Amino acid sequence: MLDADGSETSPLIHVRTRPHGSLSWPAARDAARKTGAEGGSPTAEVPLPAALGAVLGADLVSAIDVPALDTAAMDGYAVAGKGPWSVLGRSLAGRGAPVARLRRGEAVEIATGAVVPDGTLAVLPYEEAEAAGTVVHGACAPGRHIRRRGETVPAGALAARRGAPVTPALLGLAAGLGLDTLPVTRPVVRVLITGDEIVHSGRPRPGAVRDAIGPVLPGLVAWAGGRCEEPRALPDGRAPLVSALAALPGDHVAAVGGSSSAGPADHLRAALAALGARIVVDGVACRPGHPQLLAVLPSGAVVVGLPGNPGAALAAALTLLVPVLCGRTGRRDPAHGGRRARLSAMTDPHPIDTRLLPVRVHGDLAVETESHGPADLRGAAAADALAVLPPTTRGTAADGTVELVAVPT
Ligand SMILES: Nc1nc2c(c(=O)[nH]1)N[C@H]1C(S)=C(S)[C@@H](COP(=O)(O)OP(=O)(O)OC[C@H]3O[C@@H](n4cnc5c(N)ncnc54)[C@H](O)[C@@H]3O)O[C@H]1N2
Ligand code: MOO
Repeated sequence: MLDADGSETSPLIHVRTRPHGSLSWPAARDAARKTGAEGGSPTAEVPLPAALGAVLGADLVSAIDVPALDTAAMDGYAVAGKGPWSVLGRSLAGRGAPVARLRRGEAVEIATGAVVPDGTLAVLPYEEAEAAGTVVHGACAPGRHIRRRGETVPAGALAARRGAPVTPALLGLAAGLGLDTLPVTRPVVRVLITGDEIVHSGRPRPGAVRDAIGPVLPGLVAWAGGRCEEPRALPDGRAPLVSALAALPGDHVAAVGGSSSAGPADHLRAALAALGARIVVDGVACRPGHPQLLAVLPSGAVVVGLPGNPGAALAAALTLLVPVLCGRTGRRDPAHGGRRARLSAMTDPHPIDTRLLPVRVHGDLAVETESHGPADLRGAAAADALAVLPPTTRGTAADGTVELVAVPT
């Protein structure tokens, strides 16, 4: 049953489904990226292997020509003038050539990557050459199979942009440009897990709950180009949250697990108010995850409030935390790539909230995984995306597709 402003009511007691001034799900996601982009993320030069998974903190401009000189692109013969050619010797990559210059009718046997002698017309691959003793025959067009100086990357060229994820291929590119280090940024996430009932190892005794949010975050944050600190456990109460958040460096992001809602032990909003934080997102019209929030402390540090139910925390981390991190570094968002699929079965939309459904994607078909509510991670553990089902069917495209939020697998 819905009341005038769209909140659900029960016949016995009036319960607002959204306790806070919720933003729509797409607006919250966009606000998170924008908020992240307002703050900087420090850039440091780090050795290539250590840069993997971080984000390029500055444009990468090549200081050198690659290749540095004209080189052979095929194994065969570097030839000068018309054939037949007499072969003067062998030129291997990294070793000296038998001659610095070829004259017409001369050739050297050459390996891919070796510098071609001056005067080379073309490289004739073995498979197109006919060799008889020290004489070789064949036909080739001028310039064929020669990789010219700077052809791959000329000096001064933009090789990769700030914000590029540092992938294995980017490390190879950097090494090819003669670099031993890269300027990278990797925003730091301080994980604060609240709740007197939460334990961090072993089987929980009756009444206790094992932390299931802390273990989700390092992989999720690394996927977005950031780094998680070891989770810190906080007891319930406003004071522990106030002191933990007050100690947050201005370039850090805090992910707070729990305390996001309206219960007697939910102190995040009060702690943020005490610290003079600017609240950017105060609840999101989505299920699960509606109590999530986003705030900026006077220091510039960003705080993301993740609802205590672990399935809701994952949805919130994908909605707010990942976009904040990507905004900070200018990285493309790995969760929100705009991919779409058709849902394999009819699922009712929520009347006022966006539903985020764990799905497994097969081609253009998204099949819902079995999920048992916001506290359950089974559905998400079997999923590779969350299907975004907007309230009513307005966000479903004419072709019946819905947006997908990727989940790291
Ligand atoms: N009156 C209302 N009550 C609740 C609302 C609401 O709108 N009005 N929203 C519900 C929803 S939805 C969620 S989600 C939770 C959010 O709760 P909090 O973020 O305040 O978190 P807690 O109250 O501390 O815990 C809720 C639940 O989650 C368990 N939890 C907490 N942290 C963890 C963790 N790290 N790992 C595993 N499980 C955790 C906790 O034991 C509770 O069961 O509020 C609803 N209530
Ligand atoms: O929506 Mo709560 O955020 O469902 O568990």
